[in-house]
Amino acid sequence: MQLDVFLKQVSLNHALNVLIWHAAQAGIEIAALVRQGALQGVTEKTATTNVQGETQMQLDIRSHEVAIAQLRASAVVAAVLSEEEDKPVMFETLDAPFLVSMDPLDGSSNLAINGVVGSIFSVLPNTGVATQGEQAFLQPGQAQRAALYVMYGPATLLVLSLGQGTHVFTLDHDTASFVLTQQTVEIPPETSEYAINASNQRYWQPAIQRYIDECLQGAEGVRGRDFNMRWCASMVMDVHRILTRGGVFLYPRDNKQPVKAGRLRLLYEANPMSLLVAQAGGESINGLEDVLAIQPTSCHQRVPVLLGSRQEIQRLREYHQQATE
Ligand SMILES: O=P(O)(O)OC[C@H]1O[C@](O)(COP(=O)(O)O)[C@@H](O)[C@@H]1O
Ligand SMILES: [Mg+2]
Ligand SMILES: [Mg+2]
Repeated sequence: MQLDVFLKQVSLNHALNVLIWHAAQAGIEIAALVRQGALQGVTEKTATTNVQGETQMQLDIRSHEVAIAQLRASAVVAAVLSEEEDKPVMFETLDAPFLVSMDPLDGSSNLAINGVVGSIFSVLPNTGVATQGEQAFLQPGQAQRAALYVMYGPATLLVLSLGQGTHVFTLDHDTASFVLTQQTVEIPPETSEYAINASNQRYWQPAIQRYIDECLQGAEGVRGRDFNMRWCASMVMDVHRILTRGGVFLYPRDNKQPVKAGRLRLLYEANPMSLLVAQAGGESINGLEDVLAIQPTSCHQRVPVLLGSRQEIQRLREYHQQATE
């Protein structure tokens, strides 16, 4: 089943279907750029940095431009918040029904090594960006009308939730269209696989130190079974593995840069990924709170993200609770 047919079947919201279709088109265009690699110069760094102070890759900027053009062409989006721009991009259609927050290229550091990258989109209702400006984007994740990512791997995948389950589509390069390949994904509640950047271990807080120590002790420790570790340095790839076979992904708050609440951005990384995981039976917390319930305070704010298989996230929440007592 083609994406547009699926959308008509599951969603009566025509404007939302149009938006998703245009985001998918952006994914198809970016997939073509990714596949060209150095031939298109997309693996090169630029001389510019984004609002996060990160050096922008050529493809960060190209992906941003492609997505902005497609979302503008949809005529159902009023404004777009992007990782690559300080302020939201306001469209002429300021009264259009939706706002989009996006990470045009996730996992940028993988580009130079021909690794997996992705694009992440979060769709919010337009509560009045014409008068509220960027404040209109500061809605909790549970207000999202849809979330999706496009993964540029051996196959190009689009993973989508409209709030009724999480579904996987595969790009048919011959027809340049996404086809449904897995409906209503379910994350196993139990897992023996975790993902964390262990090079930050000395900066971790006690609850995370305890959790990872116990995983490393494996069958000889309190967990009574061995755990495996993976880290892809691309949130899209790590989350896709969890949607596919379970696991937990941890990018906690650490003492490396205490002023920063974490590495990942709430509005265009944590919230859309948390909706996709929650709709597949998993959970997502910042330690004590559900990520989707967090009230945002600024557009590019960072949060700790612990997400994945339900039983492990519940254990992590308990460890954080006990660490506060
Ligand atoms: O370099 P680290 O610390 O391993 O961090 C990797 C994390 O940073 C990110 O690359 C940040 O995303 P961007 O590439 O969009 O900035 C995530 O995809 C990934 O989970
Ligand atoms: Mg990212
Ligand atoms: Mg990015």
